[in-house]
Amino acid sequence: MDRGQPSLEPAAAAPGTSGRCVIAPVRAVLRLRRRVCVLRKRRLLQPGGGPNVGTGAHRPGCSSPVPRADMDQPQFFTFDGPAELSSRTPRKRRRRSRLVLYPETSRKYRPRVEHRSRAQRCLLLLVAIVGFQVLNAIENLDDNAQRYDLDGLEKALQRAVFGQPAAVGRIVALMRDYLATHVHSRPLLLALHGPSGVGKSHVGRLLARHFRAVLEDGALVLQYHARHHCPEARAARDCREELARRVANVVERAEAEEKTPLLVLDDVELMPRPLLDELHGFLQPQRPHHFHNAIYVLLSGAGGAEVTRFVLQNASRALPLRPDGARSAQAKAAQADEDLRASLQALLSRDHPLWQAAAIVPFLLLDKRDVVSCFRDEMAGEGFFPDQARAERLAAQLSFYQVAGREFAVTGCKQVVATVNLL
Ligand SMILES: Nc1ncnc2c1ncn2[C@@H]1O[C@H](COP(=O)(O)OP(=O)(O)OP(=O)(O)O)[C@@H](O)[C@H]1O
Repeated sequence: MDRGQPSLEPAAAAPGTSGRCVIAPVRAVLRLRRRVCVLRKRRLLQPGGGPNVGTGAHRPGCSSPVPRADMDQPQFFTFDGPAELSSRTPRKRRRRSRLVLYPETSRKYRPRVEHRSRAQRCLLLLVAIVGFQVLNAIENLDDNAQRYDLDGLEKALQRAVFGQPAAVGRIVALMRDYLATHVHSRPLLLALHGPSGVGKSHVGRLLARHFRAVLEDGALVLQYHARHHCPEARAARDCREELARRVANVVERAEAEEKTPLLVLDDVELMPRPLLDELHGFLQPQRPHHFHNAIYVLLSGAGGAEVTRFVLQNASRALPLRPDGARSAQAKAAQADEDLRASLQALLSRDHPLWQAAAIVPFLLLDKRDVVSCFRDEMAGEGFFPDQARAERLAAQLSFYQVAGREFAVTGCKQVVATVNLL
């Protein structure tokens, strides 16, 4: 018996009316079922009943196998006849709506592409190019200054030069500014002025040594001593031609090597006027551009008397100050320093217009403590033990200006070398 077919025996055997009430509908269902099976068989046996006739699986409840074509038919019972079933067209799938529901607050359309004008694009490009150039220039500035190792120069000067912190600071600051770039419209002209023995030539030598080392070419540093290269016996015109030739050689060579040369001219106060004229000519804008890229350091005793007077008049300001008054005293000292530079420039410019274009750096008088340092330094250099007491005893032999409880050496450290040589 089929598993889906309910068994009649228990129901028929049931005693009483309740048994009869159940049997009647069951029999009706069975009859209907048989009838459906017969109808199906008939439909399948009809000619053209489908290409898969006889290949179908066995249907539960029917004794004969169901053709495979029948598997495409609905799997539940309907009262549709075979003709209706075959004519039924497959239902079309309804397409889902693609409408997107946006929240109320948001925009329901794509933003319109703004039309940019050509001028706007060109402007943006220009800004980008300018920005790039500025960045590049800043980088190049650093590169150019680094080549000259100005930090190293500053340390070397601070270590070797006593009692001139303001002058050293100003020299390095001016060089740092100038050497920040390689392209210039005029040379840098440093004018170191002060009384005898305060370290002008000493600084000139240190600068020359430093530049020889960093430029890696001794020919790019010129040291010219007026006393030696143009003694009184020589004609000033010859000296001028020789100076012009030497300077031209140095600046041309520096241009070829893309470096900034250093030209140190000592004893400028002894130079004949034609030489000062020639130096002035080097600064003129109509000169070829390789003359514009150079550092001139002029060392001169001219204005030494003014510097001495200034130091002695302001000696009390340099005394140790109370902490609360330190700032105002510094400001006053800076102002006094600027006044000294201005008065020196005015004084020197009366002699020659060359000094108008110069950055004046005053070298002040050295006090006794600085002179003692000079002695100790010189003693160490000559192989003596730099004994403080001995250095003080040697310094005491020199002449000093005595002002406001302080002592300033009349000839600075000029006699130190000679004195140590006698030891
Ligand atoms: N401020 C200083 N610090 C260290 N040493 C110094 C200083 N001043 C002078 N000296 C020493 O004294 C020597 C003479 O000084 P320097 O030749 O520099 O003087 P100057 O200012 O050029 O004077 P002049 O104008 O007379 O030539 C130097 O060789 C140096 O050894």
